[in-house]
Formats: sequence, C-alpha cells, structure tokens
Amino acid sequence: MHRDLSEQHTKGEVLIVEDTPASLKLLSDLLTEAGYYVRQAPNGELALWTAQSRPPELILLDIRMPGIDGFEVCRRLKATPALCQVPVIFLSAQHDTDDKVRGFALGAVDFIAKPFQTEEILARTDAHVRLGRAQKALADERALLEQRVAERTAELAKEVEQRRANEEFLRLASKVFEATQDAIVVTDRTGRIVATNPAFTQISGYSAAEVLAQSIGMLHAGAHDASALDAMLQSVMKTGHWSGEIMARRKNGDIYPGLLSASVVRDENGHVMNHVAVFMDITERKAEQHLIDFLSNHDALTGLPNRLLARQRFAQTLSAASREGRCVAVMCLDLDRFKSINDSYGHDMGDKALQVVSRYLSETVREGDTVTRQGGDEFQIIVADDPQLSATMALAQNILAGLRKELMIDGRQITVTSSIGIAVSLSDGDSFDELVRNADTALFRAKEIGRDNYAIFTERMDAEIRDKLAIQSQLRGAIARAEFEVHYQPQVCLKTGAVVGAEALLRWNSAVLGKVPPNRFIPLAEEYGLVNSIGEWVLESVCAQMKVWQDQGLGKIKVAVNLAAGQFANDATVPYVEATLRKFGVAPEYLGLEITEGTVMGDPDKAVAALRRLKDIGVGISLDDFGTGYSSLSYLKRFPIDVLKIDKSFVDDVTTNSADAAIALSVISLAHNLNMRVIAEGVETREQVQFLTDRGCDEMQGYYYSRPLNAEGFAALVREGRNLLDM
Ligand SMILES: Nc1nc2c(ncn2[C@@H]2O[C@H](COP(=O)(O)O[C@H]3[C@@H](O)[C@H](n4cnc5c(=O)[nH]c(N)nc54)O[C@@H]3COP(=O)(O)O)[C@@H](O)[C@H]2O)c(=O)[nH]1
Repeated sequence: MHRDLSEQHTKGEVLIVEDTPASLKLLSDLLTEAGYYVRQAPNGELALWTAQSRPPELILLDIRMPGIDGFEVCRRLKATPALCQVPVIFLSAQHDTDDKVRGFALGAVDFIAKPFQTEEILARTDAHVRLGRAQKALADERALLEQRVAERTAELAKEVEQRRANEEFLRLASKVFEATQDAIVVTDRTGRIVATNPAFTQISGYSAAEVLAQSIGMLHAGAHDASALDAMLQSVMKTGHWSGEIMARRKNGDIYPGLLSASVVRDENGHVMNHVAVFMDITERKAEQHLIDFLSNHDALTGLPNRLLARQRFAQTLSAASREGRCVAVMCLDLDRFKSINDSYGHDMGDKALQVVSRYLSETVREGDTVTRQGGDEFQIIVADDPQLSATMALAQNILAGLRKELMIDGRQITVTSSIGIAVSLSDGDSFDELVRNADTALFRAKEIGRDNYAIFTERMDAEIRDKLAIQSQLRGAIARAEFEVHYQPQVCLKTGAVVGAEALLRWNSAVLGKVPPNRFIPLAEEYGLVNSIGEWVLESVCAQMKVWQDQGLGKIKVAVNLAAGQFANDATVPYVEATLRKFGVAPEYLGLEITEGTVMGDPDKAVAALRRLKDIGVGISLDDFGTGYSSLSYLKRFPIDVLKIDKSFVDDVTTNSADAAIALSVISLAHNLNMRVIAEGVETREQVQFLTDRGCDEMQGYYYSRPLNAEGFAALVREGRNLLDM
C-alpha cells in the first residue's frame, strides 16, 4: 500500500543508513527535495528493522558504523528473501578498492564516495531506483508469464491425459466391438449399414463387405415377423430405443429368433446420426425353453401330458362338453402286477413296457381324448364327448382286450393286463382331481373283482373305500394298542353235554372305530399283508390262555384257531405253530386249526404237505364252512382232516328245508365214513339240536348254547360242569 503510494506520488522510497547525523540530514534533505520519500536509520540494527517493516526501493548504506557495519547489514539484507532484491548503494569516505570489491561481492549495486557530490547522489539514486523499478516490473512480468506458462502447461497435461483416456477408451470400445459375442450393426440415419462386427458375420453368415451400404431391412425375416418390425421402428422413432425378440434371416435363408436391442445415436444438436442394433441368436435358448416347457407339462418317460397339462386339457374338454350338454369321463388305468415285471425283467424293461403301453393307449383313444401319465404304471384318459357312457365303456373294453395280448419288448414277450376305473363328470364330480379320485376308487373295485376288468364309480363304492381305508389305518397299530381280544365259543359234545372245546374268535375293539367284526377286518388284514402278524398274535394268546387253564386244572379243552388263507400260504406258519406250542408248553393235541376250502385252494400240494406235518405233530385240523364252496371230494381224500364243520347256512333251516337237511345228513355220513368228527355251527334252536343229535352229529356250537365268551366267562362256564343237553 505504502509502496504503491510512494511509487505513485514520489520518485521512489529510499532508506538512508548513516551514523553521522549531519550526513544523514544532508542526504535526507537532498533526496526529499528531489521528490523521494525518505526513511532514515542511524545504525545497522535500525536499518534492518526499518527495511523489514517495509522494503524500500533503494538503500543508501554507510559502511563504517558503530555496531553492525554496512557490510554486515548488506549481508543480512541479501540473506532475507523479502529484501534481497532491494538495491544497496554503499556510502564510503575513502576510495578503497577493497571495500568496493567486498561490497560488490556482498551484492551492492553501486558506491557513492564521500564527500558527497549532490548531482552524483541524485544521478545514482535516480538511476538505481529506475533500474530497480524496471527490474521489478520485469520480474513481475516474468512471474506472470511463468504463472501463465504453468497454467497452460497444466491445461495441456490435462488435455493430453483426456486425449490419452479417450484413445484408450476408443481402443477398448473397438476391442469390445470386435470381441463381443453379440452381433452389432451400425447404420447411418437412413438405415444403411455402415459397420458390423465379427459376431454379426458368425451369426448371420454375411461378411461385412456384403452388407455395407445395404438397408438393415435385409436382415429381418420380413413377412414372418412383420408386426414386430413395425412395433420396433415406431418405438425407436418415438423413444430412441427398442428391445425385444425378432425373427431374423441368415444369408442361407434360414429364419431364426434373435433378441434385439436397438438405439439411436444423436449429435450434440439432437439430430439422429446413427442407429445401433445389438442382437444375439437365441435359437438354442428357445429350444431349451421349449424343452423346459415341455418337461414341466409332460411325463419325461412317455412324453404324455402330466397332471398339470392334464388339468388344463380336462378344463378345455369339460367346457366344450358343457356347452353341448355332454359329459366328460376320466379313466384311471393301472397295469396289473406291474411290480412283477420290474422284479422279473428289471426296471429298464418296466420302463419300456410303460412306453409301449403309452403308445398303445395314444393310438387307441379317439381324436379329442387325452392320455396322460402321472407316474408309476398309472395312466389317465380323458374321454371327451360321450353322451351316454357307451363310448367310454367300449373304449375301456377295447383297451383291456388290446393290452391282454402279449407285448413284444426287446425281443421278449411280456404279458400285461390292466384294470380300469371310470368316473364321469356331472354325476361324479366336476374337477379333474375329484374325477381322478373317483376313478381311482372304481379302479380299486376293478382290481378287487379280479383284475383285467373295468368298473364305473358309484357313491357306494366311495363310502366303502373310505371305510376300508379307515380300517386299514387303524389295523396297523391295533396289536401295539392292545385293542384285540380272543373270545371263545364253546363246542358241546352231543353225547355227554359237556364243553369239550372252543373256537377262538378274534375281537377288535378299536379306540377310533369301535367294535369291528372279524369278517370285516380279517379280509382287509389279508389284503394289506397284516394277517400273519395278527394270526401269530391270536395263536400266542390262545396258547398262553390254554396253558393258564391247564395249570388251573380246567380239564382237557381243545381250542380251534382259524387260519386265514394268507397265513397258510406262508411257509413259516407251520414251524411257527410248533415253536409256539413249545414256547407255551401246550401239548399239540389240544390245538385245532380251522381252515376253509379257500385256504388251501391256492396251492393244494403245498397245503397237503403242511397239513400232514401238523397232523404228524398232533394238531387237529377242522374244515370250516364245508359245503359252501367247491367241496371237492378229492380234497377230502387227500387232506388229513379230523373235523368237518357243517356251515351255519345249512343249520339255519335244517329242520324246515329238506335240501339243507339232506346236505347236513350227507356231511355227517361223509365225515363218519372218512373217520372224521362233525361239528355243526350256528346252532340256535332246540329243534336244530334235536335234529342234528338224532342224525349223529358229534358236537355243536352256537348261540343256543353260548355266544363266544371272553376267557373268564368261558372258564366259568366250563367250571360249572353242567350238562348243556339239559337246557
Ligand atoms: N383267520 C381268522 N378268522 C377269524 C378269526 N376270528 C374270527 N374269524 C372269522 O371271522 C368270521 C366271523 O367271525 P365272528 O364274527 O366271530 O362270528 C363267528 C361266530 O360268532 C358266529 N356264530 C357262532 N354261532 C352262531 C350262531 O348261533 N348264530 C350266529 N348268528 N352266529 C354265530 O359264527 C362265526 C364263526 O364262524 P366260523 O369261523 O365259520 O365257525 C368267521 O368266518 C371267523 O372264522 C381269527 O382269529 N382268524
């Protein structure tokens, strides 16, 4: 600020350093008069302080001074960055060359000799102030220049860096353009192709040269996908972008699906310069998607619709049928004993059999019907358009007959039969799942009635199946839950009137179902493979009870245990009977086993061997329900039977129906002739007792004497020792 003032309003600012007051005044007055702004310092210390407080434009510096001399002041000034540029003129009394040399060496610009010459002082002062100012202006100029150079250098460096980055980006973009797997086509604003990348050539079959300057429309499938092209062009024009699937054409004419992303490139004024299309060939992806779609709707083994697609087809079929007031039928078809094909020939063969059957079914159904597979050996057929079920039944018969013939699979002949359940919409439920459920119930019935058969669902069937399923689920844990009990129905000797034996009859008191009669659950136990474990439980309970009675001295009571067919077919049954008798210490002659003709019919030779074995160890055999089945007399000859039981159905009307009377009589005489005893069962009246006693029947059991009793009740009756003939 001061400097500016002194520079503007004076000739310059001068610091005079002089220890001689007279000289100081002289110089000060002279220069002030000449227009300089003068500051004074009488010694070196003050000179330095004054100069530091504000640098002058020139310092007139006396050499010889007390304290710090002029040389030292000069040295310190030159060592101070803010003051080193201030010109110093030494004032010296002597013309001493050494002083001059030393002064110049220290950075002085000039010398003024004492005594002072006014003109010299003014001339030198003026010259050095001007020179200082000129040098300062020059230095300022240079500093400014240097600053500009530095700024420009920095700008240039930035530009160079930017350019280098741009070039790097362009190099990278070009590499990406070349290396990308997606085809890239660049057009000018009119749609003429200006650039393509190698992936484009690979996908389309066109080289870059073949398409340059051509319209991009040449790559499109044209009429195959005209609407998509329109949508794309409109969107690109409107929004500057479009992406989606298109159908494209290769050089060889093939049409293929592509995924396209098209964009517009504009200049800084917003004018369209180019169009860029990036697309990929999605033929494989489409094929995979198609396969995934197919597999999610079809069974992988047979290619038939699965449940998902079956539901859709059913809905379509039903809605078409409903419009015309017709109904739709669903058939559930299951191959009979398919498990044995897998077990005998292996799963590969089983799979091939399923494929052959699926082809057969597809060829056999009518147009409009649908064959589906839900897994395993179960097929469903949706039968459309059948007003009276006649076509469905005819189709079922046709299918059964066709499958009954032997199938040739891998050069082997395999016999397959099937069973079919049928349910019909409107009457049997309108949802696919409901109809399948009902058809399954009917299928169950078809199997029950002998397989290789079809059955049509009825409401009653449904209730029966529910009932059966309830019994099945409860039967499994019945032994563990101790829900079984054996009751004993007394068998009375018709000569003595004494209780000589009992028939063991199983009772089931289910916690959930209540009392379930044995003729309801025994056949189901056979069906579900539970009859052996239940039969073993009965045998053990009976043997344990007999042991208790024998230990109590109840007498020689024989107990007959019923054997189900499934038990008899089991090779382990006879050894198990022997082991159980041994286990409980019961003599075999106290145990009887009741069989029916049905029990032994499956494998008569095996049955004969098993019965002989039992007979050999002393177990008695009774033939139950005699006369109700085939009553093959040759069986009677072959089987080691001890007792024939006259069935209740003959006993019921034995006194009123001459045929039943004749049958009862025949059974008695046949048994006696074959050395067998006869027991009549289901005896309810005195007349029946009388009739049968008169005809020589050996023993009787029935409500007339006693209902089946629990173990305590039975033991009590035996202990009474009454003659039951006196009743
Ligand atoms: N494999 C096994 N089968 C068994 C077992 N326990 C029973 N059963 C068989 O179940 C069928 C039904 O038996 P149940 O309901 O116990 O009926 C028996 C008697 O209670 C009944 N009976 C006897 N006397 C009369 C009579 O005067 N009137 C009348 N209405 N019913 C009478 O008859 C059934 C005995 O028949 P049967 O066996 O033919 O002698 C039945 O077939 C049992 O065999 C078992 O543990 N295992």
